[in-house]
Amino acid sequence: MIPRPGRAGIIAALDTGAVERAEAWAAALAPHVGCLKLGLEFFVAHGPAAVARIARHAPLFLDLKFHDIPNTVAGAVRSACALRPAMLTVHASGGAPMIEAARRAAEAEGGAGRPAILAVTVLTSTDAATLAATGVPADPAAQVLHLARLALDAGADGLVCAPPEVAPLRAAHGPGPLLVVPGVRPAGSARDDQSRVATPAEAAAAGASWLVIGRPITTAPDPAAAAAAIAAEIAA
Ligand SMILES: O=C(O)c1cc(=O)[nH]c(=O)n1[C@@H]1O[C@H](COP(=O)(O)O)[C@@H](O)[C@H]1O
Repeated sequence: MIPRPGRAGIIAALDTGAVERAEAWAAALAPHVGCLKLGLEFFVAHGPAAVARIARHAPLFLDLKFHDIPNTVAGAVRSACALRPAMLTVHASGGAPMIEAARRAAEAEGGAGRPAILAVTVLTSTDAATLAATGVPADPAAQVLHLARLALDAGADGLVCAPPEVAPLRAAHGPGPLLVVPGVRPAGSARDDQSRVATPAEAAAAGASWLVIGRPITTAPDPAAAAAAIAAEIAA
């Protein structure tokens, strides 16, 4: 399971369908970040063997956002444990039985080195209007707090949330849960499709355990320099 840094660590999101590009990013970024994240685009294109190749460079966050009946999610977690990821994601909206099944499968299959089960609360791309249109009569912050309580009570090791929810979650749950936080944008950088955002320094100061950062690093002219600059910002 991923070590908890004394202050916020950086997870570089390697969002590409190209193995060579992912490998080049992994080699360049590994000295500057604590973890590398591979998600749906890479996994669907290249599968577990290619994930294992990239994971040689640094601890792996395998972000497949499992959301299915408990039995199916348990099987997916068992299969994922073969890659020895440090972290896995499930959707909190899958409910407590699904999260409990994921935690049990990780413990049974992963043993002492099991992956941390992270529950995705409300996607950082989701604004209030988008959430309301799905039929959830709450603002994103309230729904994040609701799903956080459900997920942690069901055995999740941590949560994926947006920067504005970090301080309220720390106030509600203390320093224990891993808070893994995308929607991080250095000052002046484009939001892209993220809707609930903050700078690296703001997210770290609020109490994030890990900052998940993709395009601000991977689309930079020099991704390693971009990662180093963010690392310096949160270390200050
Ligand atoms: O689980 C995630 O990592 C995740 C959850 C979430 O709510 N929002 C979110 O952006 N992510 C991921 O975090 C990364 C953010 O990438 P950038 O927007 O390029 O920094 C992507 O790989 C997303 O899949």
